[in-house]
Parts: sequence; structure tokens; C-alpha cells
Amino acid sequence: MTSAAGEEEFYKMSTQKPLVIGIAGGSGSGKTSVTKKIHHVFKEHSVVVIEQDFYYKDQSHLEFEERLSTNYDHPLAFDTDLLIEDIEKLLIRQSIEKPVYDYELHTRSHKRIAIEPKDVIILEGILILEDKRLRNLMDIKLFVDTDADLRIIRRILRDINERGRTIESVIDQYMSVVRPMHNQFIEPTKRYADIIIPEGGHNEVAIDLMVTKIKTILDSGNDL
Ligand SMILES: Nc1ncnc2c1ncn2[C@@H]1O[C@H](COP(=O)(O)OP(=O)(O)O)[C@@H](O)[C@H]1O
Ligand SMILES: Nc1ccn([C@@H]2O[C@H](COP(=O)(O)O)[C@@H](O)[C@H]2O)c(=O)n1
Repeated sequence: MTSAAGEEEFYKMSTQKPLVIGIAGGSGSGKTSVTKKIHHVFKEHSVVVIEQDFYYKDQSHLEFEERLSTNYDHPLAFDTDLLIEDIEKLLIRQSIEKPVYDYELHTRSHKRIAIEPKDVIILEGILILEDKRLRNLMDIKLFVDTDADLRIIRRILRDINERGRTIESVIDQYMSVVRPMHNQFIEPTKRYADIIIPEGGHNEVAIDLMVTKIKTILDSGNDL
């Protein structure tokens, strides 16, 4: 910082309450794509992304075969207490050690990512709106709403290319667990959203509106 005005701005940015944005939606809906686009705009303005998936419960004590039978679309699959603890730390400007998840091994990796507190926290995941304590931490709640046929097509491609799955395993998991859990737990959380975004990552209008809203809140010192 070279000027008094610059120092004042730095002080304002580093002490205001961080803005928490929740991005929910079904698997394959485009949550990660929306998150990446918003992150891309704000990265130099201090945005941190927290993926709910990284907070799946550690299963390293289980055999690999046993991990295959876990229901990863149920609220109890997540270590929500740890997730809340980490967000609360970021809210009081403390750094955290974010867990890292391994989709091929179905458990947490031994790695951790050091995350410094930032002005904007984006919390992204299928069930982030399901837990009232998490909802209460959010300033803006989004739900990415994409038709089931598109979600399963996207998931098949992604899980085969990026998560080490076979087409049979993706379809079997979708029919037996993902679809029923979506209907039971994820879809009903849409009612908690402030904004419902159809089609996710390619909805430039919705992303521009979100970016403008976040800028307005940050410029006003986050007086929510
Ligand atoms: N609008 C879109 N059109 C086509 N493919 C998309 C679109 N949005 C996302 N995808 C792809 O679909 C897959 C799932 O999207 P992603 O953003 O990871 O969804 P989620 O995080 O909700 O599971 C990814 O491979 C992504 O590249
Ligand atoms: N070991 C795991 C853990 C999670 N999943 C699936 O991931 C989905 C959530 O991630 P998205 O990026 O798609 O939102 C969820 O539907 C789980 O079924 C998995 O397959 N294996």
C-alpha cells in the first residue's frame, strides 16, 4: 500500500465480516462450474472456495470394498461439524487446514490445504442447504437447478474421465442411491435458496448478476 487511502481500503477489506455464498444443487448440475466462474472474477479480490465434498467423513479405517457401499448422497456421509468449525474460523479471520478428498479411494487423502481467511467464502456442495446451522452461516444461498437427464449425462462423462469410474458403476450408483437421495434430500432444499439458477455454468446472465451483487456488498463494507 502506498497511500493513506490505499491503507484505509486494505484495513476495511481485512476486518469486515467475510461474505458467505452457498452454492447448492444436484450432482452434475453445474455447481463447480458456477463457482469457478465467480472465483475467476474475484480471485484478486480474495475469494476462498470450500467444497462440501472435501468434508466427507474419513473412511481410511474401512477396507476399500466397504467404502464402496457408503451412501455418499446422505447428509450423514459428511463431517458437517468439521465443516462448520472451519467456516466459523474463516469468519473470524483464522486460517484453516482444508481436508482433501480422493474420489478414487473414497476417503480423505493424507494431504491438507492451508487456507487463509478471505473476504468472500464460497461454500459449494449437494447438501449444504440441508443443515440449518450451515444455512445460518450463509449470506446468499443459490441453487443450481438442472434437469436430471442432463445431470446424469454430465456425471457419467465426468466420473469416467475424472473419478476413475466405469459406466456400469455410475449408472448403478445413480439408480440405487443418487436419484432417490436427490429426491429425498437435495431437491427439497431448493426452497431455502434466495436465487435459483437454471442450467448452471453456462448461465452468463445469472453469473453476471451474482458478480454485481457481490461487488456491491463488498464495496459497501458488507453491512448485511
Ligand atoms: N452447461 C454445461 N454444459 C455442458 N457440460 C457442463 C455444463 N456445466 C457443467 N458441465 C460439465 O458437467 C460436469 C459436471 O459439472 P460440475 O460443474 O462439476 O457440476 P457439479 O459440481 O454440480 O457436480 C463437468 O464435467 C462439467 O464440465
Ligand atoms: N466417494 C465418493 C464420494 C462422492 N461421490 C458422489 O459425488 C457426488 C457429489 O459431488 P458432485 O461434484 O457431483 O456434486 C455425490 O452425488 C456422490 O454420489 C461418489 O460417487 N463417491
